[in-house]
Parts: sequence; C-alpha cells; structure tokens
Amino acid sequence: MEPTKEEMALTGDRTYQNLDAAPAYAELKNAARVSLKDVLNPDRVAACQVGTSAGLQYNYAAKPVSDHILDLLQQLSEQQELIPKYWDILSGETMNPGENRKVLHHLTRGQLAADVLHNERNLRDFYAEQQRRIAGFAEQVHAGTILGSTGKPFDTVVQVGIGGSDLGPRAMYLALDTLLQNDPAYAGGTRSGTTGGRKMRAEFISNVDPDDAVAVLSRIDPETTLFILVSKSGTTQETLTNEAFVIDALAKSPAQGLKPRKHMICVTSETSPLAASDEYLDSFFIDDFIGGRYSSTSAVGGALLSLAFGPDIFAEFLAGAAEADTAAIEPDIRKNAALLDALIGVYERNVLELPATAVLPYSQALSRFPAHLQQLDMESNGKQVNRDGEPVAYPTGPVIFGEPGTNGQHSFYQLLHQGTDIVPLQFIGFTGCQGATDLQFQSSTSQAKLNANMVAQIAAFALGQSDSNPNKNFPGERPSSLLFADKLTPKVLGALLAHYENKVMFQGLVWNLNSFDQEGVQLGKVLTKQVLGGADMHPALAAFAKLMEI
Ligand SMILES: O=P(O)(O)OC[C@H]1O[C@](O)(CO)[C@@H](O)[C@@H]1O
Repeated sequence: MEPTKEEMALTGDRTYQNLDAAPAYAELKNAARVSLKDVLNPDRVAACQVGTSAGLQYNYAAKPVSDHILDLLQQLSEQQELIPKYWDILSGETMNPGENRKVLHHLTRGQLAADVLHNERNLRDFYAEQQRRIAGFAEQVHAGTILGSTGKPFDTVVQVGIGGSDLGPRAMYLALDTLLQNDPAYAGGTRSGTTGGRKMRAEFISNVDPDDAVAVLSRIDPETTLFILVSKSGTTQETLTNEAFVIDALAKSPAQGLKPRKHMICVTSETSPLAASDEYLDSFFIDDFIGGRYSSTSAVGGALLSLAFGPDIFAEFLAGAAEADTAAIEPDIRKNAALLDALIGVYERNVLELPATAVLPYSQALSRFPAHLQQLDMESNGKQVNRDGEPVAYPTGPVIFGEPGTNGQHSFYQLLHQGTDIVPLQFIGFTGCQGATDLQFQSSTSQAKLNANMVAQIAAFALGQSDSNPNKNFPGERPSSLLFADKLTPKVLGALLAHYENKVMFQGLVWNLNSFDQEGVQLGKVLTKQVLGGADMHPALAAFAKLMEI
C-alpha cells in the first residue's frame, strides 16, 4: 500500500534524546501544581474526555493537569517526536535496537503504513496468512472435520505457555467468555449456528509448579481436548516441561488408541526448535518481530480465541485494536487518548515522582487484565538504561498492580486512601455487565452497585474528607482516570488492549528506552540452570538450593 501525503510527512530523520534533554521537561517541573479539590467540578468531568475508538472513552477530569501542563505535555510529545517514531514502528524501522529487530505487532491487526518487507517476504501477508490458516483450522474443529485421535469432537482447548504466551490470551479469553456464552447477540441470535457463541471451553497451564498442570488435567477429558503449545522461542523451560507433563498424562489415559501429539497444535516462530517438528496436529507461526507481551493479536492469541469463540469474534477483536492504533496517530494530545494517558503518566512519574500505578477494572471479566498489564508495562519500561545502553537519570516505568473492584476495595484501598504514598489509579468500567442475569436488591441492581462504588471511589480519592480525628481524615488529591464504554464487546476489548500497548510504547519513547527487549529476565534463568545442573555456582546460591532440598 502506498503512503498518503500526510504519512509521507512523518518520514525523515529522528532525534533520540533522554527525557531530561527535552526543554518541556524542565518547564513541567516548574509549572504550578493542580489541586484536584480546587478544580474538580461537573464542567471538568464533561470536558476532560477523549473518545479513543470502538466507543471507548478516556476521562482524565480527576488527573492533576491544567491547560498549561497539557500544553507543555504537547510540547514534550513534539520534542520527543512521539508520533513520527510511532510511524517508524508502523513502517518497519528497527525499533528494537538491542536485538536489531522490527516491532510489528500493529501489523497483525492493521492496515496503517506501507507494507513491511523482510528478506523479500511481505510480513503483512505472512501474518494474514497465519490468521487465515488458524481460521480454517478452527472452523474445521468446530465443524467436526478435525477430530480427536479416538474419533470424538474437541470441546475443550488448553493453552500451554507462559508470560506473553499466556497472560494476554488468558486475559482476553476471560474477558469475553461470559459475554459469548450469554449474550443472545452472540450465542443465540442471528449468529447462532454460524460464528457466534462460545465454541470451546478454554483452560490454561502456565506455571512449572506441577500442581498447575495436575489441576487442569483433572478437569478435562483427554479424548475431547485440544492443547495449544505456545512458545515463540521454543526454548522456555516451563513450557517445554508442561508439554512433557501433558504428553505423559495423555499417554497414560485409559482411552483406547489416543495419540497424544494428535491432540496438540503448536504456535511458535519459524526459527524455533519446535518449528521443525511435524508431530503436532498442525503448527502456526509468528516471528521475532512480535514481542511476547505484544502477541495477543498474533497467532499466539489468535489460535486460542478463534478456537474458543470463532474466527469472526477474533476478527472483531482485531478491528477494535486496529481502530485504536489509527486513533493513536493523532498528534494533538487532547484528541489522542493513548498519547495523553502516556504523557499524564510521565508527568505523575517524573514530575510528581509517584512510583506505582494501580489498574482497577470494575468488571469481573477483566480479572486477569491487570496481570497482563504488569508484564506489558513492567517488562517493557522497567529499564535503567536508554536505547543506547547509557544510564538514565530519571525514573522510568512504574510498578503496576491491580485487582477488579469492588474486591480491591476490601483489600488494598486502605493504603491507596490513607497511605503515605500517592498511587495514581486507572479505573476501567462499563455501563452494562457481560452476563444476562442481574438482580434488583435494596432498590438497585448489582451492576448499579458496582458502578456506584467505582464513581464513589474516584470522588473519594480526589476530594477526600476532613475529619478532626486524624485516623478518619482522608487527604484526597489522589489522581485517577476512567476508561469506560457501554459494554466490553470483542471490539472494545481490542481497543482497550491496543490503548495500553500504545500507551506503554509512547512512554518508552518519552523515556528514550528500548521498550521491546527484556534482558532483565535472563539472569534468573541462567542461575536456575546452574542449580538444576549442579554446576559451579555462588556459595550463597548453593546454600539456598540446599535449604530447598534441590
Ligand atoms: O513464548 P516464549 O518464547 O516461551 O516466552 C515466554 C515469555 O518469556 C519471556 O521471554 C520472559 O521470560 C517473555 O518475554 C515471554 O513472553
């Protein structure tokens, strides 16, 4: 596809500089601070909102930013060339310099920018081809033309993978499962019998703790279960161990004639050791340009979601992500939710010096979304050197944690309200729930109670409440944002996922990091091998190993 004139304007040389070299950063440090108690009013709630895509709205009324601060953040965006660098990512530049790789997860779902070629292969076509193959495979499984090795149809799918090969796909599956089972628009309405409704139940094995595999294996019928082995590298110890665990369990199944490998498909990169095997029922591919934590929209999420819900639902999810990617190219920060969210986060981290961010979905469907965001954000921007390997002299990625509301309220909100650290909060909410059943009790529904709790928390955190008893005093001035939509549909979920992927990307670019490698996970892997291999190791490590009887 040829680039348009506007797109051409984004091409050219870039300057990479640390955050503290950007003039707007110094000005931000000197800008007058905002008191939420002073500014929060109905007009601000109405005004401080950006539509992202697919009906998802980002409201930042309870964030401590003034027009002046937003103007400076706009300047910061321009000084760090965030939109042109995003364009470079979309265009297939080498934006993971540490590993000398392109960064192409956007290409798994979008049509932005020109085609990306690598070794004469058109990668847009490659990703699309894998998606088509997965769709065809899933349809055959659903139609019963592909059966288990004992002749029974598959009704359950188990994803075996860890990190990015587990967290995103698992969070996405859980987000849609209740909706796809219950909403007549998907399960019983016009789509019934075609592509709507949940097609297969999904389970997940990720931890090398044997109890994880044993628990899942005890809940499934081996004859009707299809396993998806997912490992981009094909070398991850936990995943290979769990593959062996599953194969062993299937081999011991009393079912006559069951062939374990014919109950397993593989998703990996073409260069991985797993790619060479022709023992799997089928294999689907990604490549090194799709980072694990960015792989939910590739074959890594595609195989699971297409099998569980059907290829059309996966396509809707991709369309939502593509819409968010398109919205993220807008240079005006007041009209670009992902960019604005990223820059306000930088303001909170670097100017207000706040060390953590809590993600608080008021939706049980998003129960594992904070866990996915932990990897996405902390593995991407938990770095102390810039993209050239030089130390940076400012804080980078915050600690991310979260739980669905209202459960979190009865757990860690005490610290959030009255602790000595201020933690910026990201609320996520929906007007409607995912299921078909709700109850009116004490004159409100459960969904109304849920959302009443959420908005009450936003106000309580921002406005606080004075009390002469210091123990009952709420200081307020605790910032939050709200991402919300009518319902968490497949399209909204895609937009939500891409919003965060793009937010993390923009923050990494502001901090001048390489957000796309993860060297920090290597040392632990090396030392684990030393322990298991009985190799020479640090005496303290040997002593700990002895404590644990390894
Ligand atoms: O898909 P793989 O190669 O098994 O990797 C799993 C995960 O391990 C990591 O490399 C971290 O150890 C993640 O970045 C990745 O998502």
